[in-house]
Amino acid sequence: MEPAQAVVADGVSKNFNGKHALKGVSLEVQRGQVVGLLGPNGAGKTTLIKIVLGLLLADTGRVFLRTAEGEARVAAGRIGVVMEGNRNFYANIPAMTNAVYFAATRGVAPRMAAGRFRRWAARFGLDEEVLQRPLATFSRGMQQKAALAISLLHDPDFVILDEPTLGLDPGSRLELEKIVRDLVDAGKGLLIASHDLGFIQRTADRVVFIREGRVVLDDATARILRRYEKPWYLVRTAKEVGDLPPAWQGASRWRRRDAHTLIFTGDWEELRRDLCAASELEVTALEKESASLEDVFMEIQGEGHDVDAS
Ligand SMILES: Nc1ncnc2c1ncn2[C@@H]1O[C@H](COP(=O)(O)OP(=O)(O)OP(=O)(O)O)[C@@H](O)[C@H]1O
Repeated sequence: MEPAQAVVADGVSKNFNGKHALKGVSLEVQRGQVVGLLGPNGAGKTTLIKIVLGLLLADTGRVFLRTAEGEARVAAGRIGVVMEGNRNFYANIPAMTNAVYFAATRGVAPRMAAGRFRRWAARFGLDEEVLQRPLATFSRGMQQKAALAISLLHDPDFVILDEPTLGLDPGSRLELEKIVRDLVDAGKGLLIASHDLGFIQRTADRVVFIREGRVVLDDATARILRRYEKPWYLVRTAKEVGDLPPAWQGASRWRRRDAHTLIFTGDWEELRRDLCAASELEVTALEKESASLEDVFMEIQGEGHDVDAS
């Protein structure tokens, strides 16, 4: 098999009962790269993943592998996947039995599957002795690691993770971040669909944001953060946003975070004169914050029109 350089979705559309779930979505995941797939509930992320995996057929558009020679069909063996939740294994049988079984469905012989499973499991911090235990006895973090190790047994070029941090505690999430880096070092390309914006900000080289079945933003993470970087003044106030003057109530001007309101302006004088004086706000702390993907997400959500899919 020729080595694949990228998995590509090109103009993919999908209708369910007359409702458009995807409307001409294109994206590319290169080997050695992590692409974060973001979007609100119902945006079409899982539908796109299923189409890339060949579990659903696109109405129009196509998915293919880019190779040095041109293009190749996406064969099941080229992509590994960990779907959301516990759908990735049989919980009541041992981890090792799951591994050998799922590897066999991908044409990998039992001895080779067992060896690869032990190696990936060890790399992810799962002890040899737990591999003989049913997956139902594993913690959520251990289950995710086992599912990830199982998804790698046929040595895919690309790995798709759907909501991989769901239910993980902060320690396990941090471990998963390291594993993602490990997979990139091993030359894999990763597509990660998630609502965990911090995780995506820390792991993804590129972010594709879809909304209502369309790509509204597709760019390098660092460039997106730079583009959206604005000075934030942190105003500690008990007042609600509704107490601010109308001109300051637009969704792009503030964020509520815990008991604070983050005010969005580069102009301290404007903040002091128009906001603080007018609404008798006392500024007790002043900080500048750089943009986060959460800010970008909220801004795109609030815009209601296409942002940029360049
Ligand atoms: N099998 C199906 N039959 C009918 N409609 C479907 C089916 N699968 C998805 N949809 C619809 O397609 C749209 C996109 O759903 P999808 O699950 O892909 O979104 P998502 O971005 O993964 O959402 P979430 O973040 O909630 O997981 C939704 O309106 C959903 O109701």
